[in-house]
Amino acid sequence: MQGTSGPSVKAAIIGASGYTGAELLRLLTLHPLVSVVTVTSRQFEGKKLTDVFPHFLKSPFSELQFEPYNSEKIAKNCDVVFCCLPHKASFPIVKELYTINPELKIIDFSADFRFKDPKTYEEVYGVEHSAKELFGKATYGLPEINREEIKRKSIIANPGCYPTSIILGLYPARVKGLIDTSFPIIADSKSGVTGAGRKASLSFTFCEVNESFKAYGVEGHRHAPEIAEKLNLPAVRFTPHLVPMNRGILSTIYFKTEAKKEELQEIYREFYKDEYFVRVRNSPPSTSDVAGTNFCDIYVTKEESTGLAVVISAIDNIGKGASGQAVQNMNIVCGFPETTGLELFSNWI
Ligand SMILES: NC(=O)C1=CN([C@@H]2O[C@H](COP(=O)(O)OP(=O)(O)OC[C@H]3O[C@@H](n4cnc5c(N)ncnc54)[C@H](OP(=O)(O)O)[C@@H]3O)[C@@H](O)[C@H]2O)C=CC1
Ligand SMILES: CC(=O)N[C@@H](CCC(=O)OP(=O)(O)O)C(=O)O
Repeated sequence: MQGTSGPSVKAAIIGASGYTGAELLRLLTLHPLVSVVTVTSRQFEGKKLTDVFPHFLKSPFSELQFEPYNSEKIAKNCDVVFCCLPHKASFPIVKELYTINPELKIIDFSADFRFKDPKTYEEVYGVEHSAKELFGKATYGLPEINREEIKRKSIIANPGCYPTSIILGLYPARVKGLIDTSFPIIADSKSGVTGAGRKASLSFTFCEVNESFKAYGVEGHRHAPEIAEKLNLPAVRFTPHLVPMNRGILSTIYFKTEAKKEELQEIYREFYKDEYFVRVRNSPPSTSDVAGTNFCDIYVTKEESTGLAVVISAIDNIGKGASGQAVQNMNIVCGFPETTGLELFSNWI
C-alpha cells in the first residue's frame, strides 16, 4: 500500500469497458482511499476513458486511457486488481497476476473461484480449470456470511448477482435451522438486462426485451449449485426471469417452516442488525429502492395456511450484485471501514 496522504491504494480494472467495470469506476469516483491507475479493454485500447464513457468527464478518472492488458505492469504497480471478465477468461489472468505478485489483492467478478472445489466448477461450467492450485488462496466474497475469511485471502471470488440476493434472503433462517429441508426451497428471481453484460446479442436488443417478460434457464441455471453450496443445501429450485429494466434483481423465495411469522421477522432483524448493507424491511422492497446502491433489502413473512415462509429480496445486480460488493470486499481486504465510498442511496425515481 502507498503513503497515508491522499489515496492509499492503487487499483487496476481489467475489462473496464463492460457494465460492471463502468459501475465500479462510478463507485470509485467517491472512494477517498483508492486511485484507479489502469483500465484495460481490447476493443477500446488506446482510447480515452471519456471518449467511451463521456459521463466520466470531470471525474477523478477523466485522464485515464484504455490500455491493453499487461500482467507485469499491473501486478507490479498495483495493490488491488478488479477482474471484470467473463467466466473462463478470468482464471488464466488471475493465475498470471498472482504468480507475478502473490501480495496482490485480486477481486474476481467471474465464477471461476466461487466454488469450494474446482471439480464442482468444472461440472457446472463445462470447462477444465487450469488454476486449481489457487483455490486455497481464494474465498467467496459475500461479506455478510464470510467476512473473516475474506480478511485472510488474496483472491476474492465476488458472488453471482442472483446468489447474492437469494443467499442473503435465506441465510438467517438456514443458520437458525428454521428451514424444513424435507420440502423444496423455491427461488424465483427477476433481473434487469444489465445482468447479461454489455456485449451485443440478439436476445438482449431493445425490441426483444422491451414490453415483455420471460423465464430462462428453466431446466437448470449455473447459479443454482452456487446457491446450494453456500447454504449447505442439497438443492434449490431456482428460476431466473428477464424483465425490461436496466438494473435490479427481485427474488421471491419460499420455504417450509414451523416458525411463526413474528418469530421469523424478529430473527431476520436481529441477524442483520449490525450489517449496514442489509436492510430488513417492514414491507416488500422494490428494485428502485436499491438501484445504484450496495443495499440488499429484505422482507420476510409467513403464510400459516400453507406453512410457507416468503422472503422478498431486492438488490441492484451491478451494485450489491457485483461492483458495490467488490468495493465492499476491497474495503475489507485493505482494512478500510467497510462502508467507505458506498454510503449511497437510490435515485428511487
Ligand atoms: N452484469 C452483472 O449484473 C453481473 C456480472 N457479473 C460478472 O462480472 C463479470 C463482468 O460482467 P459484465 O461487466 O456484465 O460483462 P460485460 O460483457 O459488460 O463486460 C466484460 C468485459 O470483459 C472484456 N472481455 C470479454 N471477453 C474477454 C476475454 N475473453 N478476454 C479478455 N477480456 C474480455 C470486454 O472488454 P473488451 O472486449 O473491451 O476487452 C468486456 O467489456 C462477468 O464474469 C459476469 O458474469 C457478476 C455479477 C453481476
Ligand atoms: C440477466 C442475465 O443474463 N443474468 C446472468 C447472470 C449474471 C451474473 O451475475 O452472474 P455471473 O456473475 O455468475 O455471470 C445470467 O443469467 O447468466
